[in-house]
Amino acid sequence: MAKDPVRVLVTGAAGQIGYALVPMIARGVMLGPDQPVILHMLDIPPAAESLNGVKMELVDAAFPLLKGVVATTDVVEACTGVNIAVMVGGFPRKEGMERKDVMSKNVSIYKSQASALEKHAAANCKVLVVANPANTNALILKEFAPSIHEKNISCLTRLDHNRALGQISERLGVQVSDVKNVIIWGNHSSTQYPDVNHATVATPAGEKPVRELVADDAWLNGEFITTVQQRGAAIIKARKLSSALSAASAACDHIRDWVLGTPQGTFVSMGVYSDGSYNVPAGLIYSFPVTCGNGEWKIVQGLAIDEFSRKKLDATAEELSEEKALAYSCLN
Ligand SMILES: NC(=O)C1=CN([C@@H]2O[C@H](COP(=O)(O)OP(=O)(O)OC[C@H]3O[C@@H](n4cnc5c(N)ncnc54)[C@H](O)[C@@H]3O)[C@@H](O)[C@H]2O)C=CC1
Ligand SMILES: O=C([O-])CC(=O)C(=O)O
Repeated sequence: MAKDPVRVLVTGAAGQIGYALVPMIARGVMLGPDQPVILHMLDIPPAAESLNGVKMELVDAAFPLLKGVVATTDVVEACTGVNIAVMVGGFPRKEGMERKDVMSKNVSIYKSQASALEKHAAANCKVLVVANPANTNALILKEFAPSIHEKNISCLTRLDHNRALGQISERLGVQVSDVKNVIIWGNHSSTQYPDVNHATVATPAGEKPVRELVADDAWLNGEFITTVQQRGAAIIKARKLSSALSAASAACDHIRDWVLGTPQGTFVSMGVYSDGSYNVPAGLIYSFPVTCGNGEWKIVQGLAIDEFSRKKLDATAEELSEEKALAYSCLN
C-alpha cells in the first residue's frame, strides 16, 4: 500500500539552498524513493514572486513523489501540519563577515518561527536548523517552543562532517564512501573541531584507522582541521556565495539518517541539545557523534578524548556559551 505523504517545510525556499534542496526532497533523496511528500515552502514577501517561480518549476518537473506544494509568505500556513521542518530562512553571511555578525538578524526570526511551529506543526515534528548561526538559532527555537521535545530540535553540522570525509578521501585517494566515523564537535563555525581519532577506512585488508593510514599527525592536527573549519569561507571566496548544493545535500543526509537510521557501526555528526555528555555544558546545542534508530538520535558514549581534543571541545563550547549570551542580549 502506498505510504501517506509526509509534509516537509523548507523556510527560505526561494534562496539558494532552498533552490537546491526542494528538488532533492521531491525526488526522494531525503525520505526515500517510496515516500510521497508535500512540500511547504516559506519565504518573505519581497521573495514571493521568486518563490512562486520555484513552485512553477516543481510543477514542471513532474516529480512522481510530490503530492502537493504550498508556497506562502504566511508563517502559520507554512507550519500547519508539517512533520519535518528544515529552517533555511535567514540572513546569510557575506564575504568578510563572521557568523556572529548575522546573529541579531536571525535570532528574532527564530523566536517568532518557534512559536508558529509550536502551535501549528504536527505532533512530533522534527526540526533541522540550517540558517546561521545554526546552533544558536536552534537553541533560540528550542527555548521559544517549549512544547517541542528537545530531542526533536537539531542543527546542521553534517556539511562539516561530509567536508571532513571528503578531505580524508582526497588525501588518501580512497572512495569517500569507504571513510566513516569522523566527528564534528561543537559549533558550526570556525571553532568546530573535526576529529579523526575514531575514523576508519574500509580497505581490502579490513577497517584501518585514518590516523594510521594518513601517517602524518602534523597534517591531521593542523591543516586538515583548519581546512574543514574554513571551508565555508573558502567557498564564499570562490563563488561569492555561500555553499548551497553541498548544504542541501547534507540537510538530506541529516534528515534521512535521523528518520531511517544510521548504518550499523557508523556514526554521524548532529547539532543536538547537550545533556552534559563528554563534559560539554548542558543547555547548549552542540555537535556530537550520534547514531540514529527508530527515529531517534543517541549520542555515542565512551569515546576516548585525548588532551589535544579536550582543549578543542572546550574552546568550541566556550564560543557557544558566548553566542548564547549574545543571542539573549539581542532579544532584549
Ligand atoms: N549549517 C550549515 O551547514 C550552512 C548554513 N548556511 C546558512 O543557511 C542560510 C541560507 O543560506 P542561502 O540559501 O545561501 O541564503 P539566501 O539568502 O540565498 O536564502 C535565504 C532565504 O531566506 C529568506 N528569508 C529571510 N528571512 C526569512 C524569514 N523570516 N522567513 C522565511 N524566509 C526568510 C530570504 O528571502 C531568502 O530567500 C544562511 O543563514 C546561511 O548562512 C549556509 C550553508 C551551510
Ligand atoms: O560559511 C558560511 O557562512 C556558510 C556556511 O555555514 C558553510 O558553508 O558552512
